[in-house]
Amino acid sequence: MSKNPDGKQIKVGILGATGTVGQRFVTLLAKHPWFTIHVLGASSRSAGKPYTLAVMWKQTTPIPSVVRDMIVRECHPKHFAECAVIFSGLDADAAGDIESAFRSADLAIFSNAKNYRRDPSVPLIQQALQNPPLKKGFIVTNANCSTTGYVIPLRALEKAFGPIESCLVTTMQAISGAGYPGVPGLDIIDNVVPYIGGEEEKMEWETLKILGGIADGDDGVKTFDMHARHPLRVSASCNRVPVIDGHTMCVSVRFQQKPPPSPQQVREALVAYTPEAQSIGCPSVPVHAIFVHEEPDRPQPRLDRYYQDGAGVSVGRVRQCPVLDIKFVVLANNVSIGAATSSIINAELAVLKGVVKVE
Ligand SMILES: NC(=O)C1=CN([C@@H]2O[C@H](COP(=O)(O)OP(=O)(O)OC[C@H]3O[C@@H](n4cnc5c(N)ncnc54)[C@H](OP(=O)(O)O)[C@@H]3O)[C@@H](O)[C@H]2O)C=CC1
Ligand SMILES: N[C@@H](CC(=O)OP(=O)(O)O)C(=O)O
Repeated sequence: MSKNPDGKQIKVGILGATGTVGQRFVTLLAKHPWFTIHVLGASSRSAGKPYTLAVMWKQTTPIPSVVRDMIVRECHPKHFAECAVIFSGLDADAAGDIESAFRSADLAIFSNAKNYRRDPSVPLIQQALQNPPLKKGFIVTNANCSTTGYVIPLRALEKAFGPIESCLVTTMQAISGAGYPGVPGLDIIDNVVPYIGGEEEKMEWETLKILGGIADGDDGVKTFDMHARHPLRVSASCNRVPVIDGHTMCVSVRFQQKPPPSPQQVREALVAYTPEAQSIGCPSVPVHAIFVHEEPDRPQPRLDRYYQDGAGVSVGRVRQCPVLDIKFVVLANNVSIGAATSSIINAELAVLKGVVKVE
């Protein structure tokens, strides 16, 4: 078992613990080396019930014994006061007010909900690395699950070859992305739905906020700038497909560097990529963040969505693009690296950087 900097177990709470992302949090945190699940929160429909009765458990492993009899609480800060870290898998309709109340109560929230992603005081995924000037109560958000999945290889490519100038991305997104019960069977079986409300816009601006970095404000306070000075322009097309878990994305990129890297150089850069969070010792970051397939028909969601327990991403079909420079296919587990795992990595970073104080 790895030790956090203080060698103590860290009490954590989960908001939205009964949902699709909440269940993944429960599964991952029940076996986490530093974090101990202390409180579970959900809506008034679930509050007051033991977790086993409140949840419609949809994971392939049993409900962990540590939470089975835990009584689910209302999402009120008073129930979470002893938690050093609070993870949120709240429905976006509820997350705005609840997460704001938790932040005001000086609690540290690591959220999957979209509500605060545009807030310049809120970092998105790896921006949490960069010594954010966070107050005691703060929110760190994940990006959208599709954004996170394809930003990982984009980040690896920028690290190796400098800025990417243009990117076209077409997604084939799993049904679980819409939560439970999600898209009705009659709409999705034998079908593809070429529209997911708000998704394309999120992919287009979140990518810039993540890769664009941190801006210096007039008053010297650093902000996480969604209009960051990054040359990249993204065009996203998002589709829902009859897959349970795992978002597949076809990506084409143009580099600023001329001549651009060859497909073989791109493959090597993706394989060699070590995320910063891994080098500083976050236990949930996989040893190999990106797996590059050589077979022409991979990655596939059914075969590859559990690569590194869902924390890694799979890339395949790296080849020349006759319109931009290089194209490839990415597969990311939307519920793991696209949601719960990313939040957990953000919280691990915050602990290692001393942003979260362990009492
Ligand atoms: N599914 C995915 O792949 C991804 C989801 N996200 C985001 O993560 C969040 C959770 O998504 P997901 O798990 O799919 O959603 P679900 O619908 O499966 O779960 C929603 C959770 O929110 C709780 N909740 C709903 N209303 C309230 C309320 N008024 N007060 C307190 N709790 C409430 C529910 O509790 P109860 O059971 O009691 O109703 C449940 O625990 C969303 O914001 C989503 O956009 C982000 C990335 C990927
Ligand atoms: N909309 C995503 C999941 C999601 O909830 O995204 P966001 O947190 O950006 O609203 C999907 O359907 O797969």
